[in-house]
Amino acid sequence: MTYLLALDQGTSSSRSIVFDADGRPLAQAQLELPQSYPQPGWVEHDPIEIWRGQLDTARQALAQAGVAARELAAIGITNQRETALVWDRATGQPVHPAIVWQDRRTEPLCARLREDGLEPLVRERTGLVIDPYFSATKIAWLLEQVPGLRARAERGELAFGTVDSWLLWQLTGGAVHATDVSNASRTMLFDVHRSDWDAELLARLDIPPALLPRVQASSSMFGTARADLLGAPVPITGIAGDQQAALFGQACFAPGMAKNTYGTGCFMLMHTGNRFQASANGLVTTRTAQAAGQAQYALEGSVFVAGAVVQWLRDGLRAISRSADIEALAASVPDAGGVSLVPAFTGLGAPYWKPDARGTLTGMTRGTTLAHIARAALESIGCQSAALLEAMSRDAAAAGAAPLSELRVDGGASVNDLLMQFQADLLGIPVVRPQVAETTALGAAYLAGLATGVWSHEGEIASLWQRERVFEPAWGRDRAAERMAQWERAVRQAVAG
Ligand SMILES: Nc1ncnc2c1ncn2[C@@H]1O[C@H](COP(=O)(O)OP(=O)(O)O)[C@@H](O)[C@H]1O
Ligand SMILES: O=P(O)(O)OC[C@H](O)CO
Repeated sequence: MTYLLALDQGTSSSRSIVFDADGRPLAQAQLELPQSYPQPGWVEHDPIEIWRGQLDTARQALAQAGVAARELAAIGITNQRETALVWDRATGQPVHPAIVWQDRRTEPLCARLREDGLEPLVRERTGLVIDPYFSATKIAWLLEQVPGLRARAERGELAFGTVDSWLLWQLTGGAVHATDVSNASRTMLFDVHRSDWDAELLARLDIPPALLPRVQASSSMFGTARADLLGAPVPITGIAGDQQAALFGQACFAPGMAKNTYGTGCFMLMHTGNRFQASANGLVTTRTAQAAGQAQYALEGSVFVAGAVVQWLRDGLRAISRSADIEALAASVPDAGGVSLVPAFTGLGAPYWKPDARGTLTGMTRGTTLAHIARAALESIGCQSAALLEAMSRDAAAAGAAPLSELRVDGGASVNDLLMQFQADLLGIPVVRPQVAETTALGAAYLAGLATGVWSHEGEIASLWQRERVFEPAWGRDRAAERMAQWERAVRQAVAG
């Protein structure tokens, strides 16, 4: 038998899954990743904890599956994107905690870059907008704020990487410093047309090129995991940012196919084929995960706080003890009773791009209960996603593409049936959940398996995709429009502060 090991390093947890050659998960191990919030708006992770947790889960998953490392065809890595790490090339020691994608500390620098008129260049070269979300300003902040870092970076002593590069470096014992196009395209430093780092943007942000990893196709040979880590040397042949990996794992290979992943955040991606399509509606353009060949693109909308609002109810408010409990609590009332929760805890991402927006809870009466708030929290995930789909549909229509006929869904919060039904009701199209919910890890396994001959082409992968459940829309369009109007009113309040 042939097996693949997928390492999925997400914002909330590290997990590893062993898949067989039919794309079936055999065993999975998961460890929650501690979050640290040293100052308001700051979010950090400990790089060592990321690596140790990932390695532990990999070992556990292999042991549970009863699969030896020598039986693995390859390893695929997928990861929370944009999160910036810098480490010393000689010692492998991180010079600072990882600055997480949700971190807002670089907003003043972003404001300066916007004032300096950099936005058009960023849009044209990278497909992105200027926002603290992306890695570039996080690297600039580190070089600026950590004493001695700039000089060491200029001397070539330091390496920058997103989480994939960090794991690759660790797995290969410091032998390989590389990333893939899908991760590179989230840094705000990568020319997505030429598939190379952009010298002009690097100069404008004062980032020494010596820091940067080599960029490869997502499905290609990156290096070999050291034998002492898993018990045998294993080739690493797939790397992709988690959202592009999920698009791949959902077999969205054709233009017009879209998926939404409900994890810590929510990420909706629509494949646009070989066409770089700029959004006129607040979305970004990004590279998909792919084998070598003509560049492929997707339109993406990113919501910063989705499943994280459930974690906030659990850990912050202690309203529930497990994330899954939110479904029963929210279902105990017929609707949110006019309550709107806008979880702009780290500003608002697409399609609003309001870094200064803050969370608001509006529409409460004396009769409001925790159940209404829980329902409003769940609905906030659906409303934010509906705003993305609306933007995407407008972009697709402008490009002469057909409207989206269904939305494929995955991620930790997609197990919530109440949320998925609400999503279908709001969108007015079927919401389709696949049999393998771990689409992100599956995408990484597919990329690794394509490079090693486990699968020979994308069509073979598409034939493995199977639906588990379809949520059909039950609302009239007027009702959906009314609910979205209520949401947009609440967003305006969140933006006003
Ligand atoms: N039943 C549920 N209903 C709603 N949200 C859930 C449920 N179970 C988990 N979640 C949320 O899903 C998120 C975890 O999803 P996951 O895909 O593992 O995230 P990530 O990849 O960002 O680490 C958490 O934010 C958690 O609160
Ligand atoms: O950790 P996730 O799965 O919520 O994904 C994080 C994204 O990659 C951030 O862009």
